[in-house]
Amino acid sequence: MSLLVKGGTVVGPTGAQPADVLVEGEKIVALFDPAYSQTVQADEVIDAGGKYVIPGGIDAHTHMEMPFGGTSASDTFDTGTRAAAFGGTTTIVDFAIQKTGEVVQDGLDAWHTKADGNCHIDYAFHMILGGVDDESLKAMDSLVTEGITSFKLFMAYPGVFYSDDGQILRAMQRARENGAMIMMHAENGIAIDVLVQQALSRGETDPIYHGITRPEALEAEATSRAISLASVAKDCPLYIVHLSASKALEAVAAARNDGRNVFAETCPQYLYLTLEDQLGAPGFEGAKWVCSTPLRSKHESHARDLWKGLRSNDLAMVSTDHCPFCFKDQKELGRGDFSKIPNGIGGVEHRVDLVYQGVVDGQLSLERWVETIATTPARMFGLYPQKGIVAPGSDADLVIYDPNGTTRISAETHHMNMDYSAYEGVEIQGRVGTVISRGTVIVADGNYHGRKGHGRYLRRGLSSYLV
Ligand SMILES: NC(=O)NCCC(=O)O
Ligand SMILES: [Zn+2]
Ligand SMILES: [Zn+2]
Repeated sequence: MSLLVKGGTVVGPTGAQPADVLVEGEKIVALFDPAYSQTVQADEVIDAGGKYVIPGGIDAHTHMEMPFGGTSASDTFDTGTRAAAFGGTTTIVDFAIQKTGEVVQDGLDAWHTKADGNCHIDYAFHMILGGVDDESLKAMDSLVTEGITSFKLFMAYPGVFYSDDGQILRAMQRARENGAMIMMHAENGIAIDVLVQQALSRGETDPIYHGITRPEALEAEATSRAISLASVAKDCPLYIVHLSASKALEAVAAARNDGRNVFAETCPQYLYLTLEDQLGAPGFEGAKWVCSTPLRSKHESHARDLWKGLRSNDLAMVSTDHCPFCFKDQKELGRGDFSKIPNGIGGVEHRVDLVYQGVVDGQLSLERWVETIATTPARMFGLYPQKGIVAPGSDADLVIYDPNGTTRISAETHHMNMDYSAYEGVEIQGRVGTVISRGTVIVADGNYHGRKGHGRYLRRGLSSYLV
């Protein structure tokens, strides 16, 4: 089966030019100057006139069905990957979890069981280490050979996923040897827990106190400490997840200026949503936006600095940290005590659009849009050039994006299993049109043509950015 995507502008990390894309089976086989493709025959032709043709989005930070905060993230691999497809994402990298006290391989097997046969798009795993000891360190080596080449550790959530500095250092030393990437949730969880208890004892129970008790200084401190530990571990590659604050970004930028192996992502919520307007919404409403790291103050320059960081590459890419909980029943668990509100925001369906709005707003170039949502995630996590680029030999994961369309985000129209939208009413001046996964059209004109089970597990290589 062959497919010709004709008349569009192909956008990649280094440029945008008119080109027709020929797909044979699951792969891109050629790009043609439109002047020369008149004679090309294909079983199916898709008109991309006036539209961008970009590589399928890669969301490198999702939590489908994650047990957390006394409940479980509300999207399954089925609902979450279908929603991702609607939004132009054709690959996710989800976090498999070794619960504290559990054997790493058992945690991984459980994640395979959840995902196997249920995904609409391709998927891979990072591994959360809930405990660093001799056994889990050994398991890191074997997971790397199985295609799981990145491990997340937590400086936050004492008693749940938390690792102390000694454990972190040991995992980093191991990663330096086996080539893996250490991903870090960088917040000083011990100090945060003190602030949380003090706030609750003063009767400060509303959702906004979730943000107030997780100040910028404690994200910046943990980020700097992680960078120092990675340096002691002979410059172990380090990737800071869900970076939200200017001072944390400064620490990453300084390390990068020193030539260090340090990378970071941010998420759409930190580019668009704020402590005051969302987390501080009246009554219990702000619970919808409880996530960690938290939303930051609009009276400071965080969002502006994050966009700048994306332009300068101090922030490598945008992931969603998709971890949805329904307002009714799930976020409700923390009514009267913000520390019991399940942490997380859903957004896997909207990342491609929300970052594109940055192009419309003059924050990013078209090329940088594609780089931050697809090409860099592929390179960062060992999926390139199979994924993340429109080029011969790569998987035919394509999004035909209409810069003249519009998208209005709403819980009434989204496909995620959430009873609200964190971005309710936001208008995007662009629209995902056709979405193709390994040569198969899975979304066209807002209609779904994909199927559960189409998505394949991807064994990843080492990061292309390792030095
Ligand atoms: N980020 C968040 O609030 N929930 C998901 C778990 C994590 O990434 O820390
Ligand atoms: Zn985290
Ligand atoms: Zn996360």
